[in-house]
Amino acid sequence: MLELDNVAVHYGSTEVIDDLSWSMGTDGSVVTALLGPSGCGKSTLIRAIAGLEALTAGRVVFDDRDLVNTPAHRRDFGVVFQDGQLFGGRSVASNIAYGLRMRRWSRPAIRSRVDEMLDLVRLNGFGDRRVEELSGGQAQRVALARALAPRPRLLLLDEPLAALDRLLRDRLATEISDIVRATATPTVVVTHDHTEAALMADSISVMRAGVLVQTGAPEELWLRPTDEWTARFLGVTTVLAAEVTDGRAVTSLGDTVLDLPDGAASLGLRPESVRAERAVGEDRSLGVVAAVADLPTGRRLRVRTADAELDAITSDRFGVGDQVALVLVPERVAVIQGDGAGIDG
Ligand SMILES: Nc1ncnc2c1ncn2[C@@H]1O[C@H](COP(=O)(O)OP(=O)(O)OP(=O)(O)O)[C@@H](O)[C@H]1O
Repeated sequence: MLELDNVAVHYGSTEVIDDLSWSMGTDGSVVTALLGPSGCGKSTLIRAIAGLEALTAGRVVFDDRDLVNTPAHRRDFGVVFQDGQLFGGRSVASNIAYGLRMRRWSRPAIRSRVDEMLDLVRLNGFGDRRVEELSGGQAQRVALARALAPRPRLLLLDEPLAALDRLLRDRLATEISDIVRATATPTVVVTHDHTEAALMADSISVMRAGVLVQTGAPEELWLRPTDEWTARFLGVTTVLAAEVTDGRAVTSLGDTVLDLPDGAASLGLRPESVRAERAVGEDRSLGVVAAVADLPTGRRLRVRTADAELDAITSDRFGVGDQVALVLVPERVAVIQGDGAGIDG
């Protein structure tokens, strides 16, 4: 439904995006996240889709129509930015009505649509509030209501939650996802936050330096990253070489069952991929605890082994200097698709 063909965006001699092709919505997903580190060109790309940034080359196509000559306000796309960009000095209702007035909706139709939108974003009774009197989370819900009011064909969200605190961010991520699904509005959300991407999107595209490196369902991305850079960007802290024979992977941290073809493999470990247990017997991989952190999700250890340092989780009360046995948790081990092996911390 949305298709980018060989898109390039340059600022002067800086090539922010070069020859990027992407299609969205063809796999049936309603919400797609564009996930990448700061400065990789996510906002530039979303602005280019919105028509707010000129293409140096390529095409943006929506429902089989090239939008090159369609200005931003004629694309029927809704856009929400990080800071909402509400019109100051006006009421919530006036902000939500903005796009409807531009489209010359009748007064009664506007009134009824504004009420509907207030209901949708759970801000009933807030219509007469001035936008200066809203909390950050409320302001973003108003921005979402304003963007959705004219029934856009596509919703573009550029880091809509970045200015909010963590707790509110997670809650609002789920809420926004529910709202856009309730209205069946195809949505692209730009974020640099994995959790936010996973909470909101059915499909995630990872962007690196102006290039899309992988697109897939969240679980596929976490467990099958396309290369080592992507694995590390997605939270892998250690890369471990393995030799697989008949579904058994032999590594320096012991053997584990992995459904992989025979041969060399490169495993990506996050803290939860390795469990530290009491060291008994000599047949297991050993390490020494270098640091302990009690996180809300549980206890995390930094463990020094003979040839590396890695993170592990545990339910035991280990302290610094304790010897531990390390066990791989196969269902939490990522398999890196490209080449590259060896522990490199
Ligand atoms: N108007 C502009 N003129 C020149 N360079 C720009 C302009 N806008 C963005 N850039 C540069 O283009 C690159 C990509 O910026 P962009 O804002 O698209 O990245 P991003 O991935 O959205 O980053 P962030 O997550 O930090 O917002 C950056 O190096 C930035 O400095």
